Amino acid sequence: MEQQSPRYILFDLDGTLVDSVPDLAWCVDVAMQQVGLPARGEAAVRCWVGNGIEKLMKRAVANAMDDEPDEQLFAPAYQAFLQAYKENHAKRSQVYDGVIPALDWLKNHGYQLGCVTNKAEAFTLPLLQEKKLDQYFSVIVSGDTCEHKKPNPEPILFALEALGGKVEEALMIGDSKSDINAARAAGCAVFAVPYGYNHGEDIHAYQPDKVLNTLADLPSILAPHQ
Ligand SMILES: O=C(O)COP(=O)(O)O
Ligand SMILES: [Mg+2]
Repeated sequence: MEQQSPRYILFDLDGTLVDSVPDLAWCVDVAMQQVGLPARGEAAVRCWVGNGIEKLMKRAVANAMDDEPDEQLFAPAYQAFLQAYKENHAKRSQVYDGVIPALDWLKNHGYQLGCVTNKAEAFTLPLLQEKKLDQYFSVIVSGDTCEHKKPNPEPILFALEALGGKVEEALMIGDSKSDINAARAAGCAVFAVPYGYNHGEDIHAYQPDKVLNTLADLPSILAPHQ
C-alpha cells in the first residue's frame, strides 16, 4: 500500500491536544480517599493514563500498572471517580501550546480532521466542547464508540469510514504507543508528540514516522490542500 500525502488527520486527545492529567489525578485521589487508599499523585497517574478510565482506576486501586485490583475496592472507587470526573474533567486541564494554531491552519487548508481517543464518550464530548476544540472535528470516536479501543485499529478505521477517507490518505497523531500501534495496524501513517503520556517510556522507541515537538510544526511539514 502506497502512503500518500495525508488529507485526513486523526488526533488523539489526552496527552496530545489536552494536558488532562491534572483533572484525572485530582479525581483519582478523591476516589482513593473515599475507599481509604493513599493518594496516588500526578506523576503516577501520568504513567497510567492511556487505556481508558476503567483501566486507569484499576491501576490506581492496585497502585500498579498490570496487577488486578481488589474488586471490593475497585467498584466503589470507580463509581467515586466517575462522579468526581463529571464535574472535574476540564477545570485543571489545558490545551497544549501550538494546538489551536495547528488545527486552524489544517482546517483552513483543506484537511478533514477527526479525534480518536480512548476516553469515554461521556467525558470526551464535554471536554472538547469546554476547550472549544469540538468545532474542528468532523468525527469524534471515543473509547466506548467501537467494540475495541486503540491499540486496536477499529476506532481509526471507524473514523475514516465516517470521513469517507482511505487509510493511505490518513495520518494519526498521538502521544502513546497505543496510537502508534493502532495506526500501524490500520495501515496509516503516524506522527507522535513527546510531551504527552506514554507510560513513562520514550515515544521514539516506538518509531513513529515523525516526532513533533509541538503541533505548531505541522504547517511547515504538510502541504496545503485547495
Ligand atoms: O482516557 C485515556 O485513557 C486516554 O485517552 P487518549 O486515547 O485520548 O490518550
Ligand atoms: Mg493520548
